[in-house]
Amino acid sequence: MLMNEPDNRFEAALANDSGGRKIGPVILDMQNISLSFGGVRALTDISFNVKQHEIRAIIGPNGAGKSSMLNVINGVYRPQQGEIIYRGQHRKNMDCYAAAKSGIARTFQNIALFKGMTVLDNIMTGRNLKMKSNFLMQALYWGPARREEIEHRVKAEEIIDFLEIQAIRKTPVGRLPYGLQKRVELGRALAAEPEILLLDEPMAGMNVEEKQDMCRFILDVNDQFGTTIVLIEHDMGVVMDISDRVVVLDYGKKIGDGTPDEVRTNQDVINAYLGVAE
Ligand SMILES: Nc1ncnc2c1ncn2[C@@H]1O[C@H](COP(=O)(O)OP(=O)(O)OP(=O)(O)O)[C@@H](O)[C@H]1O
Repeated sequence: MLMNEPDNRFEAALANDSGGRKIGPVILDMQNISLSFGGVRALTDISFNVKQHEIRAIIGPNGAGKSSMLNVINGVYRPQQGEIIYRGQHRKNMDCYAAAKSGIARTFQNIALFKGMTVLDNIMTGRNLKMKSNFLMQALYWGPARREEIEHRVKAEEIIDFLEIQAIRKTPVGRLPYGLQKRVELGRALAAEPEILLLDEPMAGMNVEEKQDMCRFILDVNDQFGTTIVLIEHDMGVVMDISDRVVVLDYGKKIGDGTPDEVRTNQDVINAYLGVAE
């Protein structure tokens, strides 16, 4: 789809958005990030920020550096240059464990669930970092560990209700259709009660109906839980409809940043999507 084509497929999902959202101050500031793999420059001097409670999209053609940027945000990749300021703390790079502990959760381009485990158990794995009892206490199922397990199960069940997947809570994930697996993956990320949720192509491979559902859940997560969302998505209709601001990458460089309307009319962005040479 071209950048300036209107798309009303997601009106139904948007109708659920209260419209009363308040965007807060910057909570994540990526400054002059550069990342190379040998001779491949995946990211070159990229700066952008994410404000509390906003839906921030990262878009760009294939190989633009979008997933690399998410991997820098949650500490999978360490940039050679730049600085990351999260909750006022300045860092050269994030660390995966610290990122997860400090409220950054993520879903992946290719579903990363335990296929033989049930929906409920997969969502419970998202609670791991919240668990206080140690392995021995859990194995013996001692009083405090038991109480804790019950609390975590209640939380997991709340997420299952929220995502409307009660009917499949005991089904092994591998038996579910793709769209539902994506929803379970969202559930597992939500189980960590993240402050920032990184979504890597949450609608990839979905049909229109599944996309509408996913769109509605993303908007509801943002609205009801106040979760800040950073999402990579190739479907321009979705991006332009649900994002507050969009950053555009091309060949590892930032070529646009602004509201959907600003980005839609940015000539560099239009050229990148139409494949026009510089
Ligand atoms: N682990 C890695 N090792 C070597 N090169 C990598 C690695 N990860 C990414 N790259 C390279 O960095 C560049 C950016 O890749 P990245 O996956 O971030 O792009 P993308 O915008 O997410 O693409 P897509 O939309 O196709 O997923 C590409 O040239 C890619 O080959």
